[in-house]
Amino acid sequence: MTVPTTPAATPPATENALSISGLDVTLGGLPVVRGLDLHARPGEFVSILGPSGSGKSTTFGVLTGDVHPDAGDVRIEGDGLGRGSRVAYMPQRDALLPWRTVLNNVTLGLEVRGVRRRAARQKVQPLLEPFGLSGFENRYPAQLSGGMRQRAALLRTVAQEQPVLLLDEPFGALDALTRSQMQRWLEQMWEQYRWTVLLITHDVREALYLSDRVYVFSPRPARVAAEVVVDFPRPRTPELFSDPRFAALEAELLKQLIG
Ligand SMILES: Nc1ncnc2c1ncn2[C@@H]1O[C@H](COP(=O)(O)OP(=O)(O)OP(=O)(O)O)[C@@H](O)[C@H]1O
Repeated sequence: MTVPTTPAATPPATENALSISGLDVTLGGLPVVRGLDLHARPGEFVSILGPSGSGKSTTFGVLTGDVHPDAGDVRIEGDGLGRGSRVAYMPQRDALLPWRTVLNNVTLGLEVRGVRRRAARQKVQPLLEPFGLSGFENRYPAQLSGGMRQRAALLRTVAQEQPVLLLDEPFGALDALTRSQMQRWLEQMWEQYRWTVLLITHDVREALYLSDRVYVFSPRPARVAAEVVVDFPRPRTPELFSDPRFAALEAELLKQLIG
């Protein structure tokens, strides 16, 4: 299907790891996305906050190639044709296969992309330790804690070495304590690897803690209602939560979200 091209409203695509311009999506006769523009620069951590049902997962679906837009231009690292194959996607549920060991789960994304299992294992091996999975390679998902499952799912995603990581509510199903531990861990990992990340979250604190920029989506049909630059120094620690500037930004974003 040919997607009509509209002029970029964001900085030129060559400066971005990912850009979406003028995106329109209709599903079942329902306008779900209208005139959406967003971008992420290489190594930037960008979050999308939005009300439930506003069209966030649909937008990810366009990036993964699962949803066909009516109009718009989607570019990943300047490659207009690369939609779907140039992003690594971690869905809301970890989607680990229960009958495969941790190691065989984390190599799965590479295997699906045509990498032989032995080569895939060699690639993920050095990442098991930093992802806190060393010693658990031969366990099955049901034998892992919720946090470990999410780390395994994230490792499967990053091991694909795609220019952009799409994370759809990766910690949404975790208890509050594990969730905050995972947020801290992800911030530290991002500091180390500087992936380009597009994260969907409902959690304003999570978005502010992790991101360089936050897009707030309007209620459906999705468009950008606000864009907030988050310039707190890194590395970030939970002390940031008591910074009055953090509290002010949190209040501003909540106001944008719930009106
Ligand atoms: N295949 C479909 N046919 C018709 N409507 C759909 C389809 N898929 C999604 N929708 C509708 O599109 C809207 C946006 O859905 P989407 O899943 O993108 O929202 P979301 O912002 O990711 O929501 P949540 O935060 O709850 O996950 C919803 O109203 C949903 O009911």
